[in-house]
Amino acid sequence: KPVAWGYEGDIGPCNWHKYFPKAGGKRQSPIDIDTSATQYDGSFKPLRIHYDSHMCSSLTNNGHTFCMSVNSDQCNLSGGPLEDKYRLLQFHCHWGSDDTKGSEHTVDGHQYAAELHLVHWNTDKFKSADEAIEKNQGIAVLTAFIKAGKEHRGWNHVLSHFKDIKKVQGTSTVNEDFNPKCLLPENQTDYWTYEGSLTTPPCHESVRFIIFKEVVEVSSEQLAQFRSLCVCSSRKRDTGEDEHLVDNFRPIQPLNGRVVKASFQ
Ligand SMILES: NS(=O)(=O)c1ccc(C(=O)N2CCN(Cc3ccccc3)C2)cc1
Ligand SMILES: [Zn+2]
Repeated sequence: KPVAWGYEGDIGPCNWHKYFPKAGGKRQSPIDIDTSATQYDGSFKPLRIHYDSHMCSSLTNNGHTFCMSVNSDQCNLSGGPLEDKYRLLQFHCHWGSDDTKGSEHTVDGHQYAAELHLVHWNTDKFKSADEAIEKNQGIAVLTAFIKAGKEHRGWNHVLSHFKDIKKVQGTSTVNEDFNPKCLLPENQTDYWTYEGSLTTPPCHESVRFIIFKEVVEVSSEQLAQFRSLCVCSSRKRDTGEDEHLVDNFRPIQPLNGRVVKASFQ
């Protein structure tokens, strides 16, 4: 029976380690990026992000976030700090209850309104995503910070399906011509990178994070649509109101001597 976990109360992040021991490990995520302590690494090759558009994907509300699963072997990531080729598995976001918080990583202590994670698994070293997710170098997560600003038309292709996944376990098939590359910032050469973990249980220490410096803007109304998702299909609060899915970000974790590399000076 899977162990319930969440972002508040007894099942919140402070207690994850009781059922998910990796959560108490030495290379956990997210972290604060202290830009005065990052180290420029001139050895990185250009990042290669090749996604195709005609990939059938399905959008699900898993109770912790929305998850756009991708099943195209044409969506690949390599280069940069990566030694191997990685394939896009899914993307999701973390967000807050208002525009002042929501990202998992912070930059010099600044928290953004949301954070996009494009999750890839190492197809050179492993046979399946389920195997890769538990192994060192198994996962690479392309990460972009999101702030409130002008409307992002690319995000509307995802948000237009949210009414179908308002309830937990809701699923919607996305067949339109959508390429998740449009969700990334224009500047894809300036990023920070470090070795960390899944930011949700089981918190496997298998993740190489690649975090773009340039922040993506979406409108406040679009951010509000993230918050329209519900956490529980059945349980109603005593007020009879649905409980909305917000503040699904893990607090920052100790760096434990890790060095965050920068692709730029
Ligand atoms: N926030 S994050 O980017 O760090 C991130 C969070 C979750 C996942 C994810 O797809 N899963 C976490 C475990 N889960 C189930 C699972 C599968 C195999 C083995 C064990 C468990 C799947 C990937 C990245
Ligand atoms: Zn995530």
